[in-house]
Amino acid sequence: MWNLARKSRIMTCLSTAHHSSLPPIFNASNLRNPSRSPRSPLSKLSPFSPYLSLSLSPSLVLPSYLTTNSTANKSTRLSAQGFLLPSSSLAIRSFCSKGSGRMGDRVIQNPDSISYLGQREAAEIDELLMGPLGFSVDQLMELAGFSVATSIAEVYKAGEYNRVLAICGPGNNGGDGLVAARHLHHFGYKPVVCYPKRTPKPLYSGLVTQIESLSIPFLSVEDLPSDLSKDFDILVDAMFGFSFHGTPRPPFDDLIQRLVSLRHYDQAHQKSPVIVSVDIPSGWHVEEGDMGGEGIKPDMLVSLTAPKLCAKKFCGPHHFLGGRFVPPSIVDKYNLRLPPYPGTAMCVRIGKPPKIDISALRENYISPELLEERVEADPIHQFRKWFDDAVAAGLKEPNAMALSTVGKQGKPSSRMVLLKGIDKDGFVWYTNYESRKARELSDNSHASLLFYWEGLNRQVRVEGSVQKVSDEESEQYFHSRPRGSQLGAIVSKQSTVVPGRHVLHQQYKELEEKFSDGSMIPKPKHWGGYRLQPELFEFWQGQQSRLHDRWFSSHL
Ligand SMILES: NC(=O)C1=CN([C@@H]2O[C@H](COP(=O)(O)OP(=O)(O)OC[C@H]3O[C@@H](n4cnc5c(N)ncnc54)[C@H](OP(=O)(O)O)[C@@H]3O)[C@@H](O)[C@H]2O)[C@H](O)CC1
Ligand SMILES: [K+]
Repeated sequence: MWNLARKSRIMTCLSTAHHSSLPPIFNASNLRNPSRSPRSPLSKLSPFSPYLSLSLSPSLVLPSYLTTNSTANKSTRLSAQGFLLPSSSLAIRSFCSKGSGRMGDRVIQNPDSISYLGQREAAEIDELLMGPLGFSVDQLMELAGFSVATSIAEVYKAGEYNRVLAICGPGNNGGDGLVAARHLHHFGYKPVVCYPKRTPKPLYSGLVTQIESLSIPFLSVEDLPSDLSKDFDILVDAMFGFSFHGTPRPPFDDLIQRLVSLRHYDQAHQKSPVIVSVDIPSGWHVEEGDMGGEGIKPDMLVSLTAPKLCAKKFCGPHHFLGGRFVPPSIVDKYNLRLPPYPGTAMCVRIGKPPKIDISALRENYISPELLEERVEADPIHQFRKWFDDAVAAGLKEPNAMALSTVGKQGKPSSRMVLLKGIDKDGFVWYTNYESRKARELSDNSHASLLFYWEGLNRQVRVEGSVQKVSDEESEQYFHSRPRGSQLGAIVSKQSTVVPGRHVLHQQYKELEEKFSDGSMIPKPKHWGGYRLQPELFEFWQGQQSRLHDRWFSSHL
């Protein structure tokens, strides 16, 4: 059965339940704490029940530590806002850090703790890098331009901000712009380059050839539209970097003025392109900033190597650092304090991310259609197909699923768990048989699973009834786990209050010693698996303008 949904999907996960024992129909989140408030702004979203698993004001505050049943298996406590936070600093770090995903721009730095370079120091560092430190200008430019492109991609998604104009100057700053334009093309943007004062050196002519070979158009200043606001979503300002001096000469004086005049569109509430400045907002004094107050006001500044002094005057919402190539000798010599780059990222946000209007957060999903003739007849096969896609796409924990259960009183609760097996009989996961979800499942065997594969714009809901797996199955899986997880399962009394993390650590240590000879760790009685036998599937594929594709399939 097909349904083109014409309503917005609620991305904050919302679980609802009848008071009867019917399964939850909307689902999923690791946000918890049911609100009783009939005036909750969310209550109108549920046609069935005032009980919701998302709340803005906590009605339940626990005095101490909880052991948790989350996938991270870490102790958590309730924050003042009512959200569960990891309680150890290690856990907090891992919460903030980024692999190669989108968490990277959430790393918050204190701008006062960062070093800023003067013009002379910046030039000196450049010389050191390209002299005794063995770098070539090509290398540094490639890394610099790449980090500009990744910074842009962190904030301005190609689906919404597709049309890019890179305005490139005569020096290395312009070279960074050429490199960034090439990478943006590969990231799915549609760049156009304006490069009026070309430098006749092999490095630059090579960059031009590379861009031409990708059929990225070059536009002369004369061919640029007089009103840049209509044709572009992003303007990359790569005219001048740290060697700028004096006042801009033609044709850059006029180009800079065109960027300045875009502010008037903003004031008239018309959509205007965002300005991304590379290293220095062009025309600004490298140390003093926008001295007359009449210069470019970029929305994003990507500082390279280290921010220059003028960056202290940057007031736009997005300040990033790129150029992940600074060796310790430079850090020591210039006493540089720079933020660490998370994971494999080529850029890191400096300063706090801007306050976001939550109501304005939205993605325009661009995905292939979910065509009926291509869907597998058996929904379990279709699930496998999508699951394999999620694995192939390199998504982190594609087996993470929100499990929603409903207790005796009809109140839903959701948490993330990890899928550990799937076959024709259903979906299997393992947990503590004394946890809240276990209690709820023994009261009401109906449950719902929700998979969300961000990046593929896909979601799968699975509803059905749940039984414990056989003891042999649990035993077999238990002994396949790392020994540390086996010990953790013994120690962790889920959904109970413990006096503190130290108690868990102590018990863990004792068990570690007890089994240090490598002997078999017995599976505790309170630990085992569940299998949800699916009765209903819904496959959801996000599409543009909220015209999403859904495929329902019952499996009885
Ligand atoms: N180590 C690093 O941090 C790296 C930085 N990179 C990037 O390189 C720039 C600095 O590059 P550089 O070539 O030294 O200088 P600029 O790109 O800023 O510009 C120099 C050209 O601009 C002309 N210029 C200067 N002032 C004016 C003006 N008022 N009007 C017009 N033209 C001007 C200048 O001509 P002159 O005749 O005046 O000398 C030059 O032609 C840095 O900011 C980073 O973006 C590397 O890519 C990687 C390593
Ligand atoms: K610039």
